Amino acid sequence: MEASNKKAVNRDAITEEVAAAFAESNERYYRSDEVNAGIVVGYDDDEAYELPVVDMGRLLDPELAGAEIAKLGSACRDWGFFQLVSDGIDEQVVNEMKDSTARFFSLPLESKKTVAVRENGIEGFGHHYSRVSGKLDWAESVILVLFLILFQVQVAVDLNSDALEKFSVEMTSLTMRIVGFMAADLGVEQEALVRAFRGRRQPTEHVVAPLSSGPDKVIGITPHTDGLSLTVLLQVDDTPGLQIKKDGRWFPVRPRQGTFIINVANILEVLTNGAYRSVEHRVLIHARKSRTTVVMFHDAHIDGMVQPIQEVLKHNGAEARYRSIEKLEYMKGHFSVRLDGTRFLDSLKI
Ligand SMILES: O=C(O)CCC(=O)C(=O)O
Ligand SMILES: [Fe+2]
Repeated sequence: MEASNKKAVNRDAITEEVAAAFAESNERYYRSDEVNAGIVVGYDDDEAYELPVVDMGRLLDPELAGAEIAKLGSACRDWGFFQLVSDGIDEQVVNEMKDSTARFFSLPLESKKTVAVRENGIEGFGHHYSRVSGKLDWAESVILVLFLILFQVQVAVDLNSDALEKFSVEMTSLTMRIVGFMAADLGVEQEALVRAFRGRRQPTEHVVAPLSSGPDKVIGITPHTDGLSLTVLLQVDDTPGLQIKKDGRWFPVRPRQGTFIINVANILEVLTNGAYRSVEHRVLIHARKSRTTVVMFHDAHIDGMVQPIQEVLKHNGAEARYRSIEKLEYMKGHFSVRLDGTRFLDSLKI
């Protein structure tokens, strides 16, 4: 079958040739029409908007928890995104992660290429993949599925695996807490949702969108929704660039020191039977500053299946709005190139 011969993932290694193109710009990246597609809501517009900020301290305070859980829930329903203030996270762990990431990207190309992505692979250093657009994203990244090539990376390029491991532990416990509060918002036992997340693999991506002389011509990260369940993002610097689609317009996210950006990904939309939304987002380039982020994609499934949680259906007295699918089939579908631009997720809707 022809389709099965197609590259499932288009994540080309960064070659000398492409690195030179990064520096000078070329038409493999140029797509002004896409950059300018859609209305961007300006910071100074009259219409006040603010991405909801959820405070872990308030979630943990019995007197304030009710209101804060409601805020978390409405953020996930209306925006699919929120910013999280989390004072409980070890600052040193976060700072080491930021330093390690910045150090990695500042290494000479030849060092980074020692962990280059392999043909048709995902892990390693290369382009941020652009699955649909014929153009390349103006971003390089290193993807690690934790605990698989960590050791190799440490030896080869000094990405501080100790920092990453500690960070991963912090982010996992943060995620479990958030998911527990989501369960409360959805009106089900914590365990009903938490068990879907427990012990799953945790792909991690460090992304840098370098400076560009033509920020209005290139896109850092092509519009997409995230394929796994919950995404936790740490911004290494304070460069703006992330934009979220809401009611047909792009809303730029203001970076806030000391917060994480959390978003609902496709599987969580299914688990919640569509109550929480996986929302399209993209990254544009800044004219004077590069932008670096550390992104953790938390996976989830129910005994190998992607499907609405029974308890959620029961709580709402609702029918499933997504058909059940095996996790492996789901991943194949997610990575398949959909030339009509639709999401695989939408094909699961009943
Ligand atoms: O770097 C960002 O702000 C967004 C990254 C992102 O959307 C992704 O890696 O899926
Ligand atoms: Fe994303």
